[in-house]
Parts: sequence; structure tokens; C-alpha cells
Amino acid sequence: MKITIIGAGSVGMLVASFLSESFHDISLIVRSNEQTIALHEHGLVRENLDGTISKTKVNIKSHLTPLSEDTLIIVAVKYNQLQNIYKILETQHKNIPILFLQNGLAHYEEALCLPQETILFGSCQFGAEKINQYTVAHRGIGVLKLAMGRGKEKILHTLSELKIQNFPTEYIENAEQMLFEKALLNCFINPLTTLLMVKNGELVENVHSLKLLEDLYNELMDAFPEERERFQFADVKKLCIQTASNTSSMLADRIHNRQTEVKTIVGAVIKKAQVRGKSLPILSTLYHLLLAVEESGEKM
Ligand SMILES: NC(=O)C1=CN([C@@H]2O[C@H](COP(=O)(O)OP(=O)(O)OC[C@H]3O[C@@H](n4cnc5c(N)ncnc54)[C@H](OP(=O)(O)O)[C@@H]3O)[C@@H](O)[C@H]2O)C=CC1
Ligand SMILES: CC(C)(CO)C(=O)C(=O)O
Repeated sequence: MKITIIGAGSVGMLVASFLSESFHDISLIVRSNEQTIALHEHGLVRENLDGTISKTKVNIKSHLTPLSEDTLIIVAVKYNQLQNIYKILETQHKNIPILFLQNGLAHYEEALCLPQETILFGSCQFGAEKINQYTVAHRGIGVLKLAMGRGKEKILHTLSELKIQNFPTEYIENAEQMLFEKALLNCFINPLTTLLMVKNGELVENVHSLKLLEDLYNELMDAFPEERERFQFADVKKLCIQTASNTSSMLADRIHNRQTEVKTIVGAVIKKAQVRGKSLPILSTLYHLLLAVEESGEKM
């Protein structure tokens, strides 16, 4: 199987680097010339958690050309960048499977409107940080969960049975449930790390942010009580600790003055609670603070 990854940011680079240990034909779609030159010159470099460096060669392409049917497309751009990608994907053969790796909920139904027969979703529980144009740092081992949107299951089985060291994968039955649970996890980590401008691990080391996390947990579990069994406060702390040295994807957006994914993650969870007649005062406060920060950033 060939793999083409769209988006050479933190997740795209990390996933390309690990998958190149099992697949020989990996292409990365890179849109800046500067990054293309850097990747040609240095190869794709991964800084591992133990300080070692792994260097791989992947094919670098500037845009998506019509691909053969034995290719899997992995979409690793931010939610706000998907609209342009959908247009390009629509022109690809309908037998080409597509895997979406976004956080949040808004892309689920949009992706299922594509003409392709097989649509897959992933939920990344690892940390990844683009260090420079050719280097990505692995910032926490975590599972890449994979679930079917629709279509043929074969690729999902192939991916979930991979045995790549430090890059575990897992087959999940229900894609919507998987994305929702990840959105809940992101509601704990992403807003607070972004507003406080701290790395993920700091949230559980600081007694005040830990208290906020606990209050937020109780608020969310009150709105979604069926999650309490599947989702314990220990899981929230575990993800913060596992990805302790990571700059969350939302904080990375704030640092680079980019639009964040606050609406598809936090906004979507608030809406789901509203449908049940539940308000989420703590999460709503964080939501508006994030939007305020984003709006003031635009004016700077
Ligand atoms: N970083 C992390 O630790 C984690 C991230 N995630 C999720 O993964 C997804 C990706 O996040 P992340 O990798 O951090 O994001 P980044 O912003 O680091 O990477 C996105 C990349 O996509 C590129 N891109 C955007 N549009 C196009 C296009 N049309 N063609 C080619 N390339 C394009 C961007 O290029 P440019 O720079 O030019 O805009 C950028 O390099 C998000 O939904 C995020 O929430 C999930 C778990 C962990
Ligand atoms: C897994 C985690 C919390 C890693 O930071 C993430 O999903 C993100 O940064 O968006």
C-alpha cells in the first residue's frame, strides 16, 4: 500500500516518520517551498522521547496529483484548513480510502459527504511538535485510535495491526464516540494550556490548574453521565502526564497567531450539552476567553 499524507505539520510529519518504518512508499504533501527544500536537504528528522534521532526519507510533493487506487490518503491539516482539501479530494478516484486525523467533531459529517467509498477517522492520543521545517519532536507516546466512517474495513485492520515501536494503533468500533471522547479530553487540556501558555504536564503539577481540571471534569460528567464509566479523572491526568512536554496543538496555534480549533472542539461539546439542556459554565468561560484571545491576537 502507498500512503500520501496531506499536511507537513506536527502530526503529518510524526505520522509520516513512524509509518515509514512499515511502509516503503510514503509521500508528504508540503505546501511551502522553504519546507520542501529543507526536507530534501535533511530528510525527515524525528526527535524521540529518549533523545535519540530517527531520520527517514519520504517523497516530497507540492500538491496532490491523481493517485492510484492502492493509495491511502491521510489528512493531517487543522480543521480550519479542511475546506480547501475537500475540493482536492473530490477529484480523486472513489476507491481511494481517506483517513482524517483532526481533533474535534465538526469534520465528521463533512468528511462523509465526500464521494469516496471508504472514509476512516483517527484520534491521536500522542504528542507531536514541529520543531523546524524538517524536524518533528515526539512529545508523548499515545495510541492512534482508528475507526470506520464507512466503507471497506481492510485498511483499518492493516493499520490497527501494525507493530511499530512507540507508535501503537488500535481499532475502535464507533467513530463518533471515539471523536467525542477525544474532544472531551481536548476540552480539558487545550483551553487551559492555551490560556495559561503552559505545556500539558504543567496542568497537573500546578495545584490551581489541577483544581480547575477537576471542576471541569465534574461539570462535563454531570452533562454526559454515561461517559463517567468509560472516562475517569485519572484518564485526564494520564494524558497530561503522557504528553507532559507537548505544546498542545491549540497553544501552538496561539503562539503562531493562527486561528485555533476552539469551535470544532470546545464549541461542539458545548452545543452537545445544550441539546440536553445542560449549560457548562466553566467550559463556556474558557471558550469565550479563547475567542477573546484569538480576536485580540488578530488586531496585534
Ligand atoms: N500536535 C499535536 O500534538 C496533536 C494534534 N492533533 C490534531 O491533528 C490535527 C493536525 O494538527 P497539527 O499537525 O498539530 O497542525 P499543524 O498546524 O502543525 O499542521 C498542519 C499542516 O497542514 C498544512 N496544510 C494546511 N493546508 C494545507 C494544504 N491545502 N495543502 C498542504 N498542506 C496544508 C499546514 O501548512 P502551513 O503551515 O503552511 O499552514 C501545516 O503544515 C489537528 O486537528 C490537531 O488538533 C491531535 C493530537 C495531537
Ligand atoms: C493529545 C493532545 C492533548 C496532545 O497535546 C492533543 O490532542 C493536542 O495537542 O491537540
